[in-house]
Amino acid sequence: MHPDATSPSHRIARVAAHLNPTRPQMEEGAALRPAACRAKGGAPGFKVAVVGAAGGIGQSLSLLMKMNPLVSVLHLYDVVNTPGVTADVSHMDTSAVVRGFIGQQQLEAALTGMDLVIIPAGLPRKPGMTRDDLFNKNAGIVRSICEGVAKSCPNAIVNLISNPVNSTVPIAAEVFKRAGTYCPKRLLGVTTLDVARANTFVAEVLGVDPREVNVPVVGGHAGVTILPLLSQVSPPCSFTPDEISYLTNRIQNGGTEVVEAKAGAGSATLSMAFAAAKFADACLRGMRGDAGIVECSYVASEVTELPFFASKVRLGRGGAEEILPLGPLNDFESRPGEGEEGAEREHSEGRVLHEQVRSYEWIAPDLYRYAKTKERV
Ligand SMILES: NC(=O)C1=CN([C@@H]2O[C@H](COP(=O)(O)OP(=O)(O)OC[C@H]3O[C@@H](n4cnc5c(N)ncnc54)[C@H](O)[C@@H]3O)[C@@H](O)[C@H]2O)C=CC1
Ligand SMILES: O=C([O-])CC(=O)C(=O)O
Repeated sequence: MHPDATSPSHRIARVAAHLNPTRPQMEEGAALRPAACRAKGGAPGFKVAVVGAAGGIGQSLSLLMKMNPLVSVLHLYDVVNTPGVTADVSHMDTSAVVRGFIGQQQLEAALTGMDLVIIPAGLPRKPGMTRDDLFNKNAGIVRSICEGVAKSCPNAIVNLISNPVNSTVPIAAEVFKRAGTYCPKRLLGVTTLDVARANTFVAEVLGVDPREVNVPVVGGHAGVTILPLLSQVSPPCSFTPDEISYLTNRIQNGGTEVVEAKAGAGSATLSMAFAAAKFADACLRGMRGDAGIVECSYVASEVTELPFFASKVRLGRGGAEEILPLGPLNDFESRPGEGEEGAEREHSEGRVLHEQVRSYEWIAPDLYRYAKTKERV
């Protein structure tokens, strides 16, 4: 340690290094020192980056991650407005040290050394749009961020929120494959909001506390591709056909319900930040080595013929350590191609595949040609 390291002037200089979040790359070493000092005394904590931190989801998510005791260093990156968000969040008296980064030239500094990268960057929907309508713009954003992850923190676990999740996750996978850093366990599409909605709406029907309810939601993250497994609700319960129809429809269209209520001012941000923080916390607990952490996530999968599928996964030190089987499905949930509901299911799987294929067309023409031969829509 420098002989004057604990002198008042040195301490003031060290604090001042935090106060200009727009120039973190100039002060990286000095500014990260306090986090390292704290880590010596207690639990080491994880380094987490929020990419898209100045957005509707990003700001609330940054606040919630600053409150997470498992986080020792929190990097906030966006292409606009990060200095203000960083200054604001950094005044919370919780232990995580916050640093802000702005613009493409600071992406590398923002990502270097990160253990977990959470990505809510990209355009949100307006009324009348589908998530797929965001593809052209958000695919490019996700690609450039993932190129940064591959370069600066290739071993980080990635929580991808940007829509359309059914396509952005396959795109991220292709970027990582090209960079030679792809590990399917470390790439997780965030579908926790579907589960949060399912728990909330089911709890309303049952008249119980939503915290006591757990509904697995599988498939994808868009309209009919979102499939709540109402036959597997915990604690066990049963529903009338009308309740199943109401719940399935409301869960599948929860995002649109918010988009319409916001009337042009964006899509779900607060509930999404809550859901993303919950999922990130589960990932961090898994990374710490806690046993029995199971969450639904959209991941590379072999549970169906689709290359990516949302289902329950066991989270561990390396990310999605195990993809759990779908479990027993009832007729409504499993019947492919039989009757109206089965046709809907068939349509739903086709939609996920269609969106995935579209992402291959964009980024991996060889894989696109192969996937086209399997597409059923
Ligand atoms: N997975 C899910 O369940 C959900 C996903 N979403 C999606 O999350 C995304 C973000 O939504 P909001 O926060 O409401 O949007 P927003 O527009 O409020 O914020 C997006 C932020 O991303 C930033 N950004 C744009 N390009 C960037 C880049 N290259 N690098 C870093 N940051 C960049 C913008 O500057 C902005 O601050 C949307 O695509 C939305 O559809 C929203 C709700 C639920
Ligand atoms: O609906 C949207 O566009 C945002 C989203 O993914 C959700 O709220 O589930």
